[in-house]
Amino acid sequence: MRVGIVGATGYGGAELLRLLNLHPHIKDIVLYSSSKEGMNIHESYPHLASIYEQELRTLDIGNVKNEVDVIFLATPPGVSAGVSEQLIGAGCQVVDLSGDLRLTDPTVYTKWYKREAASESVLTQAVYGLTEWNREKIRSAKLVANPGCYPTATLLGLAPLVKKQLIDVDSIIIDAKSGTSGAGRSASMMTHYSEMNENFKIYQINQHKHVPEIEQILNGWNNNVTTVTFQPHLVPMVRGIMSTMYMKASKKTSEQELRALYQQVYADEPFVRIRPMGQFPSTKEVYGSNYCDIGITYDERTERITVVSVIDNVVKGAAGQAIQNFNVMNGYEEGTGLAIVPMYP
Ligand SMILES: NC(=O)C1=CN([C@@H]2O[C@H](COP(=O)(O)OP(=O)(O)OC[C@H]3O[C@@H](n4cnc5c(N)ncnc54)[C@H](OP(=O)(O)O)[C@@H]3O)[C@@H](O)[C@H]2O)C=CC1
Ligand SMILES: CC(=O)N[C@@H](CCC(=O)OP(=O)(O)O)C(=O)O
Repeated sequence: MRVGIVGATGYGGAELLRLLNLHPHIKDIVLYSSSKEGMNIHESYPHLASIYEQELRTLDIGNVKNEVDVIFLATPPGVSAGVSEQLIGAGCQVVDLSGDLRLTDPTVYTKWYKREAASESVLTQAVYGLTEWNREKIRSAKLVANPGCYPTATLLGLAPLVKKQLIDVDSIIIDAKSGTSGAGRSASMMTHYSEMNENFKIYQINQHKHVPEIEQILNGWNNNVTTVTFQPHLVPMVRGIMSTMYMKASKKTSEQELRALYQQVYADEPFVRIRPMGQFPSTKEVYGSNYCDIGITYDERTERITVVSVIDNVVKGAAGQAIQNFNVMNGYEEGTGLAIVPMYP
């Protein structure tokens, strides 16, 4: 299989390259860049020297099918909305890491992303790529909208409770924290060292573009869920997301009962691990891997459930999940190329 990475000089693109390097069914990887055509990838990323010394090319849609079978779009919002239709038309499979194709309602996209949405015909072809919960549709998809990093951690953590209707649907609060690599490689006032070191920030309060994505999927699972409170924070670390979710139980329950449910629901999932009684995951425990680790508890005093879900934002939250979806789309074993032990310490 020949694959292309568009936006190869960004963090998502570089992570795709790191992971695809381990994939046994990949023959060629073509790297596309909109700004550094002709430059070698190791000039941008010296850690790739002698592993990938390859020139960056301009994406030429007229010629793309002669070069690759599958395209990963690791580009900012706005790009895939413009090129996905042509790429599929050229006969390529597409996995889009951006948020362009995740929201089914274009007016919702325009409201939260403050830009024009992709055409209806592209949106209707896009299949949401939360692999664990949408595998059947992904199998026959030509175009996959890879979920956002916060939604991945959050939705995997909430799915069993929402699907089994075990919570008061108006009470969901999602308190999420991310490392700075989630903001991409470009320098910004928000993330540079002096701003982030020894600091802890909340941002985009009540306005983050992952709010409608989380609500859309939860509503599809249980149409009584309409709104959630989601607040993202930046933590002075590079990789990792922790999503801590609080909600009222709809009836009295226990930690044992909830944990048994999660263990049963995720029993056959290779990348979701449920922590044993009294234990909760930390971001380091999934660092560099495609795992999502989940801990759950119930407070009898407040009748609230707390779920803690962690992922590596660049792997399970982006490139790893994209490859998981690529495997499903092509009938490969789902974990192919993703058997990575988290890096610890
Ligand atoms: N970082 C993360 O943890 C996650 C990121 N994502 C999403 O994945 C996508 C990529 O993110 P990330 O790699 O972090 O971002 P980066 O900013 O690190 O990289 C994006 C790359 O896209 C390319 N690019 C920029 N503008 C354009 C354009 N107008 N047309 C074509 N290509 C362009 C650039 O590469 P070049 O100049 O070489 O073309 C750039 O390096 C984004 O949509 C992001 O929201 C999703 C989940 C997690
Ligand atoms: C720390 C940080 O800035 N994180 C990014 C999330 C990255 C992501 O998943 O964005 P997409 O939905 O565009 O793919 C943010 O909050 O916008």
